[in-house]
Amino acid sequence: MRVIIQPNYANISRWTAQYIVDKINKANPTPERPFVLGLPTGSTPIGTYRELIRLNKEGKVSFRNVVTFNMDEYCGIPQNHPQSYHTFMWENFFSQVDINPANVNILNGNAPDLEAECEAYEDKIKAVGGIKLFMGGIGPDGHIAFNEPGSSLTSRTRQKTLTLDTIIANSRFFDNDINQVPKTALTVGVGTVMESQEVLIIVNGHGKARALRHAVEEGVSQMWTISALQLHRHGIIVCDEDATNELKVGTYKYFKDIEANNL
Ligand SMILES: N[C@@H]1[C@@H](O)[C@H](O)[C@@H](COP(=O)(O)O)O[C@@H]1O
Repeated sequence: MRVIIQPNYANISRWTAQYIVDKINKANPTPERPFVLGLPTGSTPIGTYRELIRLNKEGKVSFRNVVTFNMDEYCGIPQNHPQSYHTFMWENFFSQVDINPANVNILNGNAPDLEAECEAYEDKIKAVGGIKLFMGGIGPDGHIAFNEPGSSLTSRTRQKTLTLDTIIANSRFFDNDINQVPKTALTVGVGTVMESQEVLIIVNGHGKARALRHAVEEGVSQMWTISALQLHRHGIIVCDEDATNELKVGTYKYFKDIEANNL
């Protein structure tokens, strides 16, 4: 696992966006051989999306031959709800870059048959050759996508019930009213994310420090689903100084030293 420790959120966003851009450009994607990118929502990736938009506008990268799969979507709120992940993605990213809307994939949390929707999503990922790079964030309890504590580490796309912790954390987007937060969501599984060729997780702020410790220093556990990243051959965590607050000094120094020699 690589752990890239950046001074602050702005640096995390720049580093991550540049990493994605370099990967896309190196792959030199075509309509027949697109670059397949997994994407998250949440406040964490907003800075990265802004950077990607800037780099796209400056002509440093094109998303024309990029196919995207989003991690998750709430069930039971309309697609055009201000807090749906569809709305989030179009407002914060897709509408501002040159992506082909036909290449955007987001789970439909209102599909008449949710199980069939999830199966079709997995099939579509396979049909395009799998995800090359999955970018993600984590919840304060270490969940990845909506794979709440206790989720199988080999899980696939399915409907999940949100924990009270997540409902409370996400209520900030729903007038701080937990009753307005959807109780379930469709989400890719931990197994779906781990099958990607590379997984890049952004972690920022003191609020995620405990989760980062579990991701890096503690054992692999279904109670901290991000810890599955330890089993991935190409896992990268990009974090800020505040998120490292609970790491051992030795762990912190080790990763700092490695990356100082890398860059
Ligand atoms: N399903 C999303 C996750 O994909 C995201 O990582 C998490 C953290 O959100 P934030 O980045 O706002 O802290 O929120 C939600 O639970």
